[in-house]
Amino acid sequence: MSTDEPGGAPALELRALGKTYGRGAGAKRAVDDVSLTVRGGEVYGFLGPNGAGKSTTIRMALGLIRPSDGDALLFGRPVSDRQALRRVGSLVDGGTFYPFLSGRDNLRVLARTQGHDGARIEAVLERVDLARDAKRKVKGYSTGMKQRLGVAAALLDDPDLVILDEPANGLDAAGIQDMRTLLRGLAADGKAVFLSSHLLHEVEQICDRVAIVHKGQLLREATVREMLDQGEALRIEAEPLDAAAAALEGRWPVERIAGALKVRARRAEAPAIVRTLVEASADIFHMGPDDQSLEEIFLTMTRDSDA
Ligand SMILES: Nc1ncnc2c1ncn2[C@@H]1O[C@H](COP(=O)(O)OP(=O)(O)OP(=O)(O)O)[C@@H](O)[C@H]1O
Repeated sequence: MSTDEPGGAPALELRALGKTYGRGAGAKRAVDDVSLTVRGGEVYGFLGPNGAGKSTTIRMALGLIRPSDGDALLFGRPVSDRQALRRVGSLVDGGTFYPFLSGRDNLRVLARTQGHDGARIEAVLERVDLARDAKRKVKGYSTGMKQRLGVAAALLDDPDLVILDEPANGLDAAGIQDMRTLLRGLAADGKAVFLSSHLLHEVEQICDRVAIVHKGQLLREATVREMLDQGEALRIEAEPLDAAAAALEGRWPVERIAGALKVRARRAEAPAIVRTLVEASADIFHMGPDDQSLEEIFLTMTRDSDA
């Protein structure tokens, strides 16, 4: 099920969004020409290193700061539209809670300030797996529990779009696993989830689609599968190595790694590579997968863009 509008408007749409902080010589272009769409039923990862412009983009998507250029649309409407904004739940800056109140009481306070009765508090605590600890004071919560309480707060008004700035921050492996289950569950319910992260490895398994941002610009948008396919490679040990490299270069991207070649190619291309090497009279001693993680692909991509 999808929670997009019948007319097809996506839950979130950024159109050539840009932000410049300050003026004149000290001006800083934090976000530049970012366009993307997030639809109901998907978890969309907005990925980039610190300072890439993720928080600035998220703040513009939530109407917390004004874009210098372009538009952010929620369900096809401007972010200033109250009806549209009511359908959005968010977590920015890890959420702010009263340390001396329990998790449940924090949500009660929040429900009141948001103007609803908090009927969903118990369901939401259950959903983020905090029901058992709901009576405890937040100051005794672990980082993971605070992050989950932040997500609970974002879910209080049963939003159709959930926007989370760095939800995996400060979580250990088990915490990330819990977060993954939680976010995948939201998408399965038809909600759109937009999250930012600099932890690529962690989001690799959470997101359906990812956008890579670097220095305010969107370098690439793709499904996680497409992104990983791009990083598919074969590790080849052959003799003489120079002749093997020369035979392959031009047809495949070839890189030398510690006495072997790393050839960026899909598995299906392996027979053609073997034929090419045999024709070049190179002896093959080993050939196997040498795939890059999303993290490595990201590093290559940002390095290329720096160059
Ligand atoms: N209020 C501001 N005034 C001036 N520059 C800012 C302001 N907020 C952010 N910046 C700058 O804009 C750029 C993008 O910052 P932003 O916080 O959006 O990045 P980010 O990807 O979220 O990184 P981080 O994870 O470190 O917060 C950075 O160079 C930052 O220093």
